[in-house]
Amino acid sequence: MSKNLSIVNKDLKEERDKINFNVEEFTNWFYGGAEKVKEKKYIENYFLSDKDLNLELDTSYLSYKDKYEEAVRRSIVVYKKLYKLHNEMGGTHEDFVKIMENLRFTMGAINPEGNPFVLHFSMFALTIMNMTNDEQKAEWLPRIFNCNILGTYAQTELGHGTYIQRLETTATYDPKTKEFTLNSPTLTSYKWWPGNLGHTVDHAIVMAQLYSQGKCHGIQPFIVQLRDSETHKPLPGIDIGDIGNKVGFQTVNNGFLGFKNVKVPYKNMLMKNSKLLEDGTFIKPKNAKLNYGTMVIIRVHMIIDAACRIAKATTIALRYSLVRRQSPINPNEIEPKIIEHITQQNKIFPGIAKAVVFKCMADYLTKLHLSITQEGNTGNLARMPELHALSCCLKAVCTNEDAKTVEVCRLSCGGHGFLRSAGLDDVYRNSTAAQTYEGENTVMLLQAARFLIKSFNEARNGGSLTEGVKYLFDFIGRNGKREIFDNSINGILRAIQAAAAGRTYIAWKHIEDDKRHNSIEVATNLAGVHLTKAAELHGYVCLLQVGIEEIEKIIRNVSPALGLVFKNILELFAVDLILNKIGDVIQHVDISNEDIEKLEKQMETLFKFFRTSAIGVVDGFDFSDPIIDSTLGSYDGNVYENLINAARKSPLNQEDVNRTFHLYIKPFMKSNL
Ligand SMILES: CCCCCCCC/C=C\CCCCCCCCCC(=O)SCCNC(=O)CCNC(=O)[C@H](O)C(C)(C)COP(=O)(O)OP(=O)(O)OC[C@H]1O[C@@H](n2cnc3c(N)ncnc32)[C@H](O)[C@@H]1OP(=O)(O)O
Ligand SMILES: Cc1cc2nc3c(=O)[nH]c(=O)nc-3n(C[C@H](O)[C@H](O)[C@H](O)COP(=O)(O)OP(=O)(O)OC[C@H]3O[C@@H](n4cnc5c(N)ncnc54)[C@H](O)[C@@H]3O)c2cc1C
Repeated sequence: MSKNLSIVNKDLKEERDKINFNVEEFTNWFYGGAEKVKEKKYIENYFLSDKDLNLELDTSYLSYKDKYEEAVRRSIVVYKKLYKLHNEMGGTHEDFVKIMENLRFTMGAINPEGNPFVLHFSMFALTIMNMTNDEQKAEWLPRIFNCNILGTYAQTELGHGTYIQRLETTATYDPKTKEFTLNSPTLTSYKWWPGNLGHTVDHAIVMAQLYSQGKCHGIQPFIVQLRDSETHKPLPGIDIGDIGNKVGFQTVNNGFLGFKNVKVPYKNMLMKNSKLLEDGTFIKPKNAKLNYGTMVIIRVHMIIDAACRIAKATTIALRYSLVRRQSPINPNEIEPKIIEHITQQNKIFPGIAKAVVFKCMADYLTKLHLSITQEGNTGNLARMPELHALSCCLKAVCTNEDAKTVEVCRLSCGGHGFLRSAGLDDVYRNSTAAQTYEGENTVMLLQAARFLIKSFNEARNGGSLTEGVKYLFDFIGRNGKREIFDNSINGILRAIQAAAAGRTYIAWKHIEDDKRHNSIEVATNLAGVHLTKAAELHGYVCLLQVGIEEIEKIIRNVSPALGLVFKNILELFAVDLILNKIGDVIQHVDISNEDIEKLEKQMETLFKFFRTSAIGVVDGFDFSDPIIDSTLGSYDGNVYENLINAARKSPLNQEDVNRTFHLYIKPFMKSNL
């Protein structure tokens, strides 16, 4: 890819010359301030400029095994530097988190098919930080931070990923020896999927059914050593390996794991929530779902990941659309930039708006998570269900939108979008993986729907509701009358709220009707499609509501020119949303054909305004060329040069004649059949 930033494609330069707001100001907002942007750039450059990484090597051409080995090698280069930088910065925990946060995106450029240590630095470390007592923290945290041990989070099994209550791995406590014995009693009880498990880590948090005093006490987390610290050989009783080729995440080293009478000391059960006394007496936690805490943290983090994948994909699609010319709109005119085709704007502009609104949601949810966790630390767990429902709902809605948007971006790049060098395939694969991991999205929506139905019942009985679902009162208050539509941002919000509440009511009624002939569980299953639709609509309500609140605040704090861009973005998000959900809206809102036509016209006007700002916004996402890693999306826009240069690097092009010509093709051609 061209690295010469001074020779920018003239069509792209012309676009940038027309930007009428301060791009840097937008970047500062996106990353949380000028200081954070400086830090990000510094950290990014600190790692990416390291020649030892050998980033010139296009790992996509390597074999499965070579890819893994190169990913491990590169990661170690990075982690060694991480500790050096951490020391230079002052060595505090905050410094470490700062580097890790920035590394998340830099790592994507270094190991595009996934990081073979990601679970160590996320779920493993977070579980030990959040689910251990003080002695356990003192024992394990230094070893984790110093990487003396490497770990993963082993929960999912061959037979169960969603319904974790039915995990089959057992941990049986013997008070005489003060040990647990871990076993995988069936094939389906084998751990299956944990990232980094196959050949990388030597420890794991293992979720297993605790048996003590002859009773099962449900799933509990245990720290288990899997491999010898010197030889890395699996310890006796451990059957471990890699699960093989996947749709993506090729270098994450997802693994399988079986136990046969593996002994684990008493102190290795994580004891912050549930407790087991040495004599084997089990003490229940205040809330059994506290052991699911790490999943909640990661779901919250996944919203910003989704925003960034969309931001990256739309950056590629938009820059390409501003330099690609094809198909005259007026027959006698020169071919326009493909962005002039309004359908192309319709493919890309709403995606850019989603990246911005998802970022607002990620900020909101991170703050909410922090405050609910702080309440939890003082023993107040009242808001845990709200956080669980919201994080499940938004994890599902944002990653579903993410995968859809990235795919539309790929399609918007035509044939070239299908090239690996376009840079959209790994983004897409990561997006679709996110739809499944950390809770399959349908299941996540059903969890959110449970909360909605409970809240609906509460509202019907005149109880109190949490802020985010208070709109259910409005629906009940209308007593069957439809919401009257008005074409303002708040009017759109009320319409989506009415659709979400209306669908919740349909699901609720479905359950109530079916309950007459069935158990509540069967009735709930039969209402499943309505429940997922209600939860999805609720997710959009949250996004729009938070988007409105956050963007109003932003507009008060930025320059008028950037404020107008944010206003434009919010309207784009809102109008695109209501037009996409018009079927649901019509069912519960008094909206006329003229209103819908007005919205469609409004969308065209919004596109017109956004046409000049769009490049400034995607430049403002501030993905450097090594991070964007795309022939179509580089800053200079020299797409065709990039494409031919990348093609020339194909291993097949390193010789004029491939040996298969002499081996097979020529004899075949000469054989006269
Ligand atoms: C060291 C520095 C740190 C730096 C930090 C960096 C951070 C890095 C961030 C990101 C990096 C990303 C890298 C991530 C890679 C991850 C790879 C993927 C990992 C995985 O996939 S791990 C496995 C994930 N598995 C799942 O998600 C399983 C999904 N299933 C479930 O969650 C549950 O089974 C279930 C929720 C669906 C059902 O549970 P169950 O016990 O059966 O519950 P029910 O009996 O049905 O009852 C439901 C009831 O419980 C309430 N509830 C459930 N969960 C919670 C909760 N967590 N909190 C509160 N309440 C909960 C629920 O509301 C219901 O209540 P009700 O009965 O309705 O009142
Ligand atoms: C890339 C990747 C990385 C992963 N990393 C890890 C890891 O590090 N550690 C770890 O422990 N796990 C990991 N996992 C496992 C992951 O968390 C599970 O695959 C996920 O939670 C889904 O569970 P499942 O595979 O059992 O799907 P299933 O639950 O079997 O889903 C199959 C279908 O059944 C449906 N279904 C299931 N239950 C219900 C229900 N109650 N109601 C309605 N429909 C239902 C689903 O909607 C889906 O359509 C990873 C998975 C992937 C893909």
